[in-house]
This record gives sequence, structure tokens and C-alpha cells, in this order.
Amino acid sequence: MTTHPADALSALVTRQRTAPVDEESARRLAANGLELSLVTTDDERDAWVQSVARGFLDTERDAGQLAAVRERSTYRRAVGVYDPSAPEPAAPVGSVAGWVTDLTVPGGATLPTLAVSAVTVAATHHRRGIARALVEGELRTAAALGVPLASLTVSESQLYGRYGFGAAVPVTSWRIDNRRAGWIGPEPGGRVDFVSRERFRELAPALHERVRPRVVGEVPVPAGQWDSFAGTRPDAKEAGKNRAVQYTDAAGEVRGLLVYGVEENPVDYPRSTATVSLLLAENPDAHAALWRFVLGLDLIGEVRASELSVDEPLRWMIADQRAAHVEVVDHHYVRILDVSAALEARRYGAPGVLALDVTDPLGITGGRWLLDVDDDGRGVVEAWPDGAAAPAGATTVELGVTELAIAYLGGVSLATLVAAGRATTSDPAHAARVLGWHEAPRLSFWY
Ligand SMILES: CC(=O)SCCNC(=O)CCNC(=O)[C@H](O)C(C)(C)COP(=O)(O)OP(=O)(O)OC[C@H]1O[C@@H](n2cnc3c(N)ncnc32)[C@H](O)[C@@H]1OP(=O)(O)O
Repeated sequence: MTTHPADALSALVTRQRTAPVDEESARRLAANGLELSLVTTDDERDAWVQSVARGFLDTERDAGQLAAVRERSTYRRAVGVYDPSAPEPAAPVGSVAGWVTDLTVPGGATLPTLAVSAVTVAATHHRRGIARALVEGELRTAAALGVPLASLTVSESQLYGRYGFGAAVPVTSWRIDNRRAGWIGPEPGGRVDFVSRERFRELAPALHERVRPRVVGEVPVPAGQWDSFAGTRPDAKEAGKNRAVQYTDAAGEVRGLLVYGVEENPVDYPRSTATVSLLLAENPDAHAALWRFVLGLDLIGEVRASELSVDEPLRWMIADQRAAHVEVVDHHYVRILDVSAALEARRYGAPGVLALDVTDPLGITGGRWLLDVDDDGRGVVEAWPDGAAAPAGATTVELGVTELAIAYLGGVSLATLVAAGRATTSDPAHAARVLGWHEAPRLSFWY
């Protein structure tokens, strides 16, 4: 009997949520008088949420906020580190959250990934290896369950390379002088209408589910996060600042959604700012119509948007490209936990054989593989035994698991990594063509 991919994913989701904590990390922490534990009861979860809020410079949560979080975070596993000698031992001094979801890879397949979030360590306990124990432990647990990837978005760029995560999905942040920009893009025939935040909240999950399997680098938005976008959480601050808009095509189908907020400029009213929180478009018409709408807003002098593709088509829809200040930022980090499964899943940019020698500082998935790509971009992976020579005609590539992750989604050229001294190969041009992809990856939100 074959297992449907969705069934396999949901089995992994359940097993990861309840898996015991990693024994090696528990031992390491115990040697320093600390306890590693799964967070299970409501009281434990509330205390854990307070520690996470403090770690991310947020305010203490009140009862209403704790209830809202409790209701919206059942999808994820929470782990805490406890110090029994602290005056308040029930408050964790370290935290991590993780859930198995799926990530779109080149060619349109999706692959299970351990999404990691909420990594914090109390300032009273930092720089003693607590974060390392938490992250390594969760990676080992996921790898043992057969999850092939891990991924995260980061507060600081320099934290996760040491665990084998690579910045696979760079994105762009935009500041657009909308008066100067000038629209030269299409003028689609559908209609744009304001809708309530509640309607946005209702329509957005299904629209994102239609869009994200086509966008390399995307993962599903966790259900609880839609309320944050829409401002429909009962505890949302200034929820009314969010304005929602939909694009409907000529057949009456909603193909695009936008949520944005405005900041008044008190000294020069027509120079106020609009910030796009999310623009979801199912097709080029919806994309063009919603951007045209934002750039034409009255009383707005600057439009801001972030988490856009590095190859965002908007650049080619405005007459004056210098009206847009565009900054590239590292955003979605990927960690390969199973090189063979990861390489088999994606499609490739060019045919040929790569003989890959991958080192993994954590010892989870290092080794040697032959990747044989056919004319349609499909790859077959087999082990390349130690000591065996590379097959005639193969391009050899030596790199770390971090660098393989950086190149894995086709967003960063292997030739660039070679030029940066981060990988070596017998043929940079061929290796880059094979691992390359025709569309830049993107992740449109933070998690
Ligand atoms: C996916 C996410 O959740 S991203 C969010 C990350 N968390 C935050 O930004 C919240 C605020 N910061 C913190 O809570 C903590 O400082 C953490 C979680 C970043 C680090 O926790 P610590 O327990 O101090 O980390 P730990 O002692 O395990 O250090 C692990 C390694 O990271 C390094 N490191 C830790 N913090 C930093 C930092 N801010 N900058 C650079 N390196 C750092 C350490 O030097 C150590 O290096 P090594 O093991 O390679 O020698």
C-alpha cells in the first residue's frame, strides 16, 4: 500500500509534536544543573510564552493575551530549559518551538521541514550553550523521525550558520516614492474593493494555499498567524490600522488580497506612509492590480513593503526604477537533514552528473553522493563510496551542508559561493547551471 504524501506529512507532524526531548542535549544541560523538558500543560505553556515574550523584547503578556496564544499555538511543539535553583523555577530560562510543515522546492514538489521558532535564552543564563543544546536537540529529533529539512527566519544573521542553516531565500525590502514611480505595468480588467479584515482573514488561508505550492521557498502560514496579519486577534494592538483589499477577476473570483497599514505624516499630510503587510496574488493580473492600487493611494508619499522576491516584477512595472530603494536581506534559512532525500526532491536547471562531497559539522547528514540529472531536470541520487573516483565526465563539488542549503533552492548561484571561497568544484559554470533555477525563491512572511 502506498502512503499519500499528505498522510505521511500529518503522521510526521504528530510524531514530532510528541517526541521525547533529545537525550544528548538533556545530558549536556543536566551536567550544568539544568533540565530540558517538553512543555505540555497550560500553566507550563503560559510560563513559556512569558519567557519567549521577554526574550524578544516584548511586554509581559496579560491573561487575555495568554489565552489568545494558547488557542492559536496548538500546532507547535514547545520545549523549555529550566533552572531548579532559580527563585522562580517554573519560568523557563530557554525556549524553542518547532512544527513539521512543508516547503516548496524547485520543480513544485514540497518537502517536510522542521520549522523552528521562539529560540530564546534568558539574559541571566545566556552564552552557556543553552541555545546550542536546544537547537541541536530539536534538529537531531527531527532527523531521527525522517524529516529531511529544517528552516527558520532569524532575528540576527550570524546565529544559525554554526548549526548548518544557510540563507537560502534572500528577499527584498522596498521604499517607493510612489508619486515619482509612474505606472507602466498592465491595467487588468478585474475590480479592486475594500473588504473587512474579517473577510481577509476568511479568504487569505485558502488563497495562500493555492499560491505557495508554486513559489519556491514558501511554507504554509501557521493558522494562528493569519489573525496577526488581519488584526483579528482579540488582543491585537491598533488592529483598525490594517486595511484589507481584494482583487476579483472578470469571472467574479477573488484572485488577490492585500493588507496594509498607514502612518500619518503630521507635518506634511500628503507625505504619509503606507506599509504593505501582505500582498497575495494568484496570477499576474491580481499582482499588477493590487500594486497599482497601493502606488496610487491618496495622501501617501511613500510605500513600504518587505519579504518580496529579489526578482520582484514590480521593478518592471514602474517608469522610474530609482523611485524605489531596494535592499536585499537574508530571510529564510534552510538546514538539510537528509542530503539524499533533499536532492531527490527538487528539479534542476541543467543535465549532468555532480559528485558531491558534503561535510556536516553536526554529523547529521554529511557524506558523498552522485547526483545524475537528466534532460528534464530530474535527478537521481546514489551514494558515492569513500575512496571511489568520480565517474568520468562528472563535475566534483566539495562544500559544507550550510553552503549546500544556500544553493539548494536555486536562489544563490554555486559559482557565487565558489567565488566567495565557500565551496570548490572542478567546473563552477556547470555546477551552477545544474543547481540553478529560473525563478528566485521567496518567503512572504516571518515565523
Ligand atoms: C529562529 C529564532 O527563533 S531566531 C531568534 C533568536 N533569539 C533572539 O534573538 C532572542 C534574543 N537572544 C537570545 O535569547 C540569545 O542570545 C540567543 C538565543 C540568541 C543565544 O542564546 P545562548 O544560550 O546565549 O547561546 P549559546 O550560549 O548556546 O551560544 C551558541 C553559539 O552562538 C553564539 N552566539 C550566541 N549569541 C550570539 C549573538 N547574539 N551573536 C553572535 N553569536 C552568538 C555563541 O557564541 C555560541 O557560539 P559557539 O557555540 O559556536 O561557540
